Amino acid sequence: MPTKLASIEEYRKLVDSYDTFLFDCDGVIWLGSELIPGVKEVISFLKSSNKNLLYVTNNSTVSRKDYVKKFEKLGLTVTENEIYGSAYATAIYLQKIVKFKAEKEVFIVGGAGIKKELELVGIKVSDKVIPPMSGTEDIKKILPDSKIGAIVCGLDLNMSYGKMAFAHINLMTNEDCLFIATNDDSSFPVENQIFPGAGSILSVLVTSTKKKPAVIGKPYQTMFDSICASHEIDLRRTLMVGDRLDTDIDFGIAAGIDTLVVYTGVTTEEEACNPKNSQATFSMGSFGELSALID
Ligand SMILES: O=C(O)[C@H](O)[C@H](O)COP(=O)(O)O
Ligand SMILES: [Mg+2]
Repeated sequence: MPTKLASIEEYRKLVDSYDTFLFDCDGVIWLGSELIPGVKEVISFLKSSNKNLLYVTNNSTVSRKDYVKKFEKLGLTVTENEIYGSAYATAIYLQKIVKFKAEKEVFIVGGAGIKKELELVGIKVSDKVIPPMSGTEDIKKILPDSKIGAIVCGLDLNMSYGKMAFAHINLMTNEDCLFIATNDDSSFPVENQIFPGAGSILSVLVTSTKKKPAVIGKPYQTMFDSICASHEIDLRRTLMVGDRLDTDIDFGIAAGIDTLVVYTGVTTEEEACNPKNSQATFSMGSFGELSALID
């Protein structure tokens, strides 16, 4: 059962116990394009207290450069190397781990963030445009392309049958075609509702191909490894703050750091306290509550 933090003394002890805070974004910092109340003030307070703040998001629809602009628009100054998005992590994975062949292309089922991050590391993105389908006459025209070396799947707000069919046929006809998911979150919290997430999009291809993708985002450790490669991380003094048990909290548990679950995103207090689920170290209604510490 996570220790529920509710008093000023408990808030003070939390802040004093950690030097580095890893923040999830959707459901912790913001919902859609709205900051969660109090979070902006708390972030400024932590920065003025010389804390290291890093942002670790599974949302692959936005590149790191565009996340910097999103933070700026919300009145927060964050640099690119403080942001770890699953699109960026996927680009690094293809570049450094897979050593993706220069002559091959990636077909993306997902948002602009993936394309921008892949192109930034010199990986070619397929410009294949799939027209709307109106019947089997259209479907049968979808053929594999030997230039496609990987299918990368993330949250795609413009998902279509044609896109999925092209990704499917390349995965099924070319056993060398890599199948990669930026993340597999089942749902996605925005201002007022929770909608299907990247994992729900991904499930279409997993079902049709019966293949399992390499998943890059939280809870898997690829992003944590790249954080440790570029930042001094003392595991005993690092806290992961998230709204999802099966991504953020599991990510922290796997990394061996303390975790704080907040109820401003997808997880409810009942779910967080259910012993069948992953258990965070601490819980709070909202990270914005720490603004009570600010005079
Ligand atoms: O479906 C998704 O891609 C995720 O729900 C969403 O983007 C998660 O982002 P995070 O909470 O890791 O910032
Ligand atoms: Mg989240």
